[in-house]
Amino acid sequence: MTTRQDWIAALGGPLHGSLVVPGDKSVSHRALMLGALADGVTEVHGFLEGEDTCATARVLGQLGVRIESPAPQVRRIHGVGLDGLRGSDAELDCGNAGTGMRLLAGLLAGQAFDSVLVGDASLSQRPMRRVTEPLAAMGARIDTGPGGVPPLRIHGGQSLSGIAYDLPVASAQVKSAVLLAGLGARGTTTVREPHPTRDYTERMLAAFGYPIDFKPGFASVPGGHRLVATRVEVPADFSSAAFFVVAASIIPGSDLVLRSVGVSPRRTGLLQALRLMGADIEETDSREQGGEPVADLRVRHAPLTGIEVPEALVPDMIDEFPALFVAAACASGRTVVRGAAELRVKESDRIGTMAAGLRALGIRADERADGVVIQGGRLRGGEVDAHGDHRVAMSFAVAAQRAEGEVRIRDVANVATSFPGFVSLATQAGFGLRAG
Ligand SMILES: O=C(O)C1=C[C@@H](OP(=O)(O)O)[C@@H](O)[C@H](O)C1
Ligand SMILES: C=C(OP(=O)(O)O)C(=O)O
Repeated sequence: MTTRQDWIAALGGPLHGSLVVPGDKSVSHRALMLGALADGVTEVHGFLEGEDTCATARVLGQLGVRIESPAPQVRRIHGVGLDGLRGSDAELDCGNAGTGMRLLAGLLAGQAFDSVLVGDASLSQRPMRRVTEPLAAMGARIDTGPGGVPPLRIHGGQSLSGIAYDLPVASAQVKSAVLLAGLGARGTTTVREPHPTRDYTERMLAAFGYPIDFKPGFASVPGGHRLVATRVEVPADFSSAAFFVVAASIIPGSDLVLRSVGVSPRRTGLLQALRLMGADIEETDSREQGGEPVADLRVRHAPLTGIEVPEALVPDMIDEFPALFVAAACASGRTVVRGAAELRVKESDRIGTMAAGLRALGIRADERADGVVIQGGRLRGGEVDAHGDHRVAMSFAVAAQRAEGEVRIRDVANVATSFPGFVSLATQAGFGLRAG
């Protein structure tokens, strides 16, 4: 249980210099899981030392996987093979992590033993039928709490069969859960997505030598093959870089470089949206690192104009909307977001929490069921509640850099789930931000 924490944020200086943000959360979760299931020892470099990914490492430890940490951001995972996990009598606590719980549900659905996956107050309200339904169609038996939320009680000893599954929502977590269950299933498991989502599971399965066929919007795995341990290089997390990309865009005089950021096209919809608004973002030194595209991002302040965010961009910027809403508040004119109802079932209802906070700072933000309309304007000081949502907390720290008074941001402790060290990196770059 984390203790409640607040921040006081206020106008800082222009952002300068060059920063490296922590490792990618999605890649770090998957590296732990595939490393655990592989034959041999997997080394992970650039691992995210966040609460979410450390919770996944602890769960795998409970399941009999030895994971060493020889240095910060390095993990050595002693894989037990696809059939080598051991059951745990204790509950498996995924903390705040939807990714951890949903992917582990897929990984555990076909095991010989029972498991119980639990999470914190926020995770305990998030929808899990999106994974339990396709897993049940494969033959798994998983009970949810009333209304389809955690805990997940997984009954072991079921033999799974491959399915062909058309995802009703664009979700990399659901896709990954089904594919992970497919590794131990009879026959072939195929998933099709309504819109392509991040493909780290597919790419990493291939890197671990697993036969997988995939292209944007489609993936197919035969069951019963083995994973071979490998070395994983984790790029810096675009979603963490996003707060600085928006901050440098809205703070006059800023000229900031974010180094070695993962720029998978399935993650970087925010760059396209911001460029449509007039942002000045240059990608330099584009290269590959561990099979993923990375680049340095140079961001200079530029006046922004409101836009209608193209709906096709939504899945490629799903975690960046809180930051985009802040850019919209600082833009001239109106920004309209539609087709983003998924935001309501994240760590908080991100449409509701962001709209309420922006209104508290004097910005007009009209909620819709699947989006919001934000009228850019002058931000004033005040008090906002992050509702324990890491991305909401960091987004309001960015907003405060343009506010005309101090902003108290309540309930920020969960920032450590995805971005340990945010306050020191942000203040080093020029933010006005402190514990309050
Ligand atoms: O697969 C992943 O690592 C993630 C997928 C996304 O969730 P959905 O699959 O629910 O869209 C994203 O919001 C989350 O932060 C990480
Ligand atoms: C939605 C997020 O993560 P998760 O689903 O893993 O909790 C996020 O990090 O913004």
